[in-house]
Amino acid sequence: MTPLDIIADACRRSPRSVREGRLVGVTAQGATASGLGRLPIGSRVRIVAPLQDGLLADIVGSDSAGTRLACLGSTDGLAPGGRITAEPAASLHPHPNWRGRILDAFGQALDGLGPLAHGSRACPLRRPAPDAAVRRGFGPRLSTGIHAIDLFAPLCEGQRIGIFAGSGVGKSVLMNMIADRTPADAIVVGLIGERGRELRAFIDAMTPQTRSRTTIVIATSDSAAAVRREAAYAATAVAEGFAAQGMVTLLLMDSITRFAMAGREIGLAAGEPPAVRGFPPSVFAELPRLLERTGPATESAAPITAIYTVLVDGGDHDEPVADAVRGILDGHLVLSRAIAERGRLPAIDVLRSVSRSLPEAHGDDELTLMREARGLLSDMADVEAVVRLGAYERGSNARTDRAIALAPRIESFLTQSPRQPFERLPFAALTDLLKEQPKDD
Ligand SMILES: Nc1ncnc2c1ncn2[C@@H]1O[C@H](COP(=O)(O)OP(=O)(O)OP(=O)(O)O)[C@@H](O)[C@H]1O
Repeated sequence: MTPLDIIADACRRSPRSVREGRLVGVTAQGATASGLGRLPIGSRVRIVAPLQDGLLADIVGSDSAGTRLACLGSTDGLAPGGRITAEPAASLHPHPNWRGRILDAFGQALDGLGPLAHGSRACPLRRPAPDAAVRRGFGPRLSTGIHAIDLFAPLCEGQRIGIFAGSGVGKSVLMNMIADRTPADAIVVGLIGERGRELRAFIDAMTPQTRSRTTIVIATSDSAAAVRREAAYAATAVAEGFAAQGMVTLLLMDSITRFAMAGREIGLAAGEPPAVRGFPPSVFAELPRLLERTGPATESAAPITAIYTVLVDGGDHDEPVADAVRGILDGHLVLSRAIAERGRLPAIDVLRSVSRSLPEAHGDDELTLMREARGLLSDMADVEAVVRLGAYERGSNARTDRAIALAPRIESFLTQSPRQPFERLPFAALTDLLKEQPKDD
């Protein structure tokens, strides 16, 4: 290429060189434009219309009808003919003072506490995940203060896990307990598609210390799908900004299912075919792009430990989003309705939960103890129905007798309420508990 070709090519690629586009179609879910042919998918544009001055939108597709736009706000008031101009890609400038603040998907303060300070480093909302080769391994084991996690599915610095739960099984309370008890310099909470009142409930449940190190990014269920999706990227970008400033960061995102649902709305409105249970293929391409951005430290950034909630309504753990997320993350905690109904909260089903930081995360003695306790719970699960019926005769099997005696004690050790004091190292307490001779009652 001649120098002239290079300059011409750069000009063609620059958003500013794109001619103005025009709206040619509008629906409740999105809009179609002409004249934006050169802008690639993912580009940001601004719609200038009489009743919607400055509405942002993302290019999400292109077909014979024109360029498909997902609007970051209501399409009310838009009409064909509106002018469209190219915008730079979205980025945020996280500042340590953002801890303690509540932001929307665009990084605007929602808490009435005045304007936000801005850091010097730009954190793009969309960016590739760090190269796998520059990521370190998991950092040290974190003490979450939740016995079921610390004993059976440990979490290490830089690990990413999912909490798989139906509605009302104790997911929000568990997230709050983890935020309160897990050591981190900064916590970022992404509330994606939540009901408005849940923000207040989430904040009220936090201790002042947790609140002061937490940034909340929220897009409620009534926001446009593109805004809900944007909030997940914004929360991730804020966590990346803190990590780049050397802060060990914990990201809690509730929920990744609603992020996927927002992607489904956007994809279908843009004309994508529904592939698996109504989810278009782009959703499954987008999940790893978001989830791979958190994880262990790199040379230039501290680790981001991440916890994503996944809604499994109806208990279907194999639905496509849950299945895809489970395949990407480094572990999953299953919250069981049956366990919650028994009153054992947090209702983490330790037999169905997995942490990929095992076995390295535990020492040899701890692993032995964990396996023994798990074995007892598993033996108890096998005979529970028979015992309930009164059909088991004590003394017929020594192993079963031991499980019947000790499993309820383990269950009670796993029961924790939010304000209850907790042990940082629950192994010693579990050792004592398993050592005690079961009473003969
Ligand atoms: N560890 C716990 N100790 C005592 N009570 C708990 C515990 N965890 C949950 N609960 C009770 O269970 C109720 C439901 O919990 P939570 O709101 O966390 O569920 P959820 O799964 O987030 O619900 P939703 O799906 O509606 O958002 C809470 O109101 C609380 O009273």
